[in-house]
Amino acid sequence: MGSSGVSWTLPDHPKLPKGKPVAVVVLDGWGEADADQYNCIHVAETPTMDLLKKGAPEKWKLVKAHGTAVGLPSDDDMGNSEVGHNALGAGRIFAQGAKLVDTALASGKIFEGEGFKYIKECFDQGTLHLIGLLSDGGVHSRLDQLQLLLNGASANGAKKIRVHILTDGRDVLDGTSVGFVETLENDLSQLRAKGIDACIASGGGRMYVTMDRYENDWDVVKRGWDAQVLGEAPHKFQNAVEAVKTLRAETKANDQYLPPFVIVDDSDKAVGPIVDGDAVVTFNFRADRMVMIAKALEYEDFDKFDRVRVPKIRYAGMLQYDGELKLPSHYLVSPPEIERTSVYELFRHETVKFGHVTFFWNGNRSGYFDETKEEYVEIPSDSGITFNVKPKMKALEIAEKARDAILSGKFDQVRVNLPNGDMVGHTGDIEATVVACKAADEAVKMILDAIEQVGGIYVVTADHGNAEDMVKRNKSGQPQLDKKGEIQILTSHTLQPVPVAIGGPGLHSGVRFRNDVQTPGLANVAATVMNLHGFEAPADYEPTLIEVVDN
Ligand SMILES: O=C(O)[C@@H](CO)OP(=O)(O)O
Ligand SMILES: [Mn+2]
Ligand SMILES: [Mn+2]
Repeated sequence: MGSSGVSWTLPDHPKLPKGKPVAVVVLDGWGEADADQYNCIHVAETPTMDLLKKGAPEKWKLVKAHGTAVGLPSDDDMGNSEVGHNALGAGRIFAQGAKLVDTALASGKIFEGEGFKYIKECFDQGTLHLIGLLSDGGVHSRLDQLQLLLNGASANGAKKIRVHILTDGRDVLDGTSVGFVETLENDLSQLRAKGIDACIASGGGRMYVTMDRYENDWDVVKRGWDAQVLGEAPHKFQNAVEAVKTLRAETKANDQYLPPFVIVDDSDKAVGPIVDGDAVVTFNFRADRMVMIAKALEYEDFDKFDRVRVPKIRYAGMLQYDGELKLPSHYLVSPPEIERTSVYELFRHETVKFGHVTFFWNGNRSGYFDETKEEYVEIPSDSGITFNVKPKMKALEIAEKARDAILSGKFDQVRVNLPNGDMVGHTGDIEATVVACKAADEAVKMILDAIEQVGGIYVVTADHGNAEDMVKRNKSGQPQLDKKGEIQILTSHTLQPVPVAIGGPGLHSGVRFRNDVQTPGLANVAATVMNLHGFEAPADYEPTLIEVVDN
């Protein structure tokens, strides 16, 4: 019996047998949308997924992967890997970071909590530094939350504030960084009018500065450390709007990949290095891309790069990012308590998405539940390139590992994340995304063939949309043109539903999708998978998608 009083010993499913190997395949960024030239999944040859779709309605269906169905504040919020895999793994809908932070800010409780009190100790003598993603994308952070944090911190005694921005262009349109920086500059000038010494101190593009994940490339975090902590960067400007405009024009980098810069004063001195006695808050709520910087800021023993100078600071995350490592130890808002997730088994994945089917699936917990029963395999990603250069990524290698794991007979479940549709979709390169989709489809085929050989079962689904729609649309669904009359490429995720397909020789012949589950979503998948392993799901899980009819 767990502490919550719910038994972990799952009852037998009355009709479905145990012992059939189950492959759970998650296509990252693979939604369902109308067919047109901007739907890369439609344009690509995807015979495997096309065939699965023919199984509708009994063996293929669409489920919601965005908004309230995955614990986000509203149905205008697109899905993402964190909330998608959390729902897939946990089988229940938890209020996610975005929503928890909204609530804590709205009630003002955030400013009464332990985390805020901890950093507040520095406000008299030190500077408050806020580091995070500057956009309204709502995947990792939100501008309106930053604004409320700035106002609340100054109302609670912060006298000197430095903001270290990371430009987006991945959850929002490329080029929007300029507008976000202008808005923030305006907010900061209003604070200055109230006598608070507040300004932007450094910046850089999220994919090149700070926001790496799963220890893929520590240089990314080092570039951020140099700019934010040491006040050193290859580019220096006196004004952040000018910095972003100039770097976009001169280096041709997009918002995601802007090089690091620092803001300097008239005598060329950085305006906001982090020094002894300062407070630091990383204001992203989402975990994966904050874990590495959190380690650099918090750990005394740290050898991933030379930090040169390690200031004695009080550091808090917006949330605690890793429940296993308890990292960081101070945080402004408690993360969702995602307990009793559906894990027993094994997965396959690539570094850039390594933690998605492990860390996220397990409720933002790194490490194994039971090392004797699980094996995690990470396929290292290509690093130092944008994924439109190699859109096939490591799909083949991932599929081979998964195939071998299935054929080995050692595992009850093999879980795989195929990142192509998402990672290449984020580059906005339509041709490359088409290649990516085809590669993912081929990988699925290899895994399904292995399941066929061992008499197993497959569940193929996705965590959110991306590759199925690569253009910004107006309300009537037509591509929206910008002032120059050009289409606007959508690098972000979407609000589209995603498929779930079941099958394989091990699937009991009476199994079919029910049609009585109200607004099915990703959280319904966990109970479904448990049934396919021959168990009833815990009573508090979202209902299973399947029923078993006599035939
Ligand atoms: O790359 C990321 O961090 C997000 C988009 O911001 O994508 P995903 O949720 O698919 O990981
Ligand atoms: Mn994803
Ligand atoms: Mn993504």
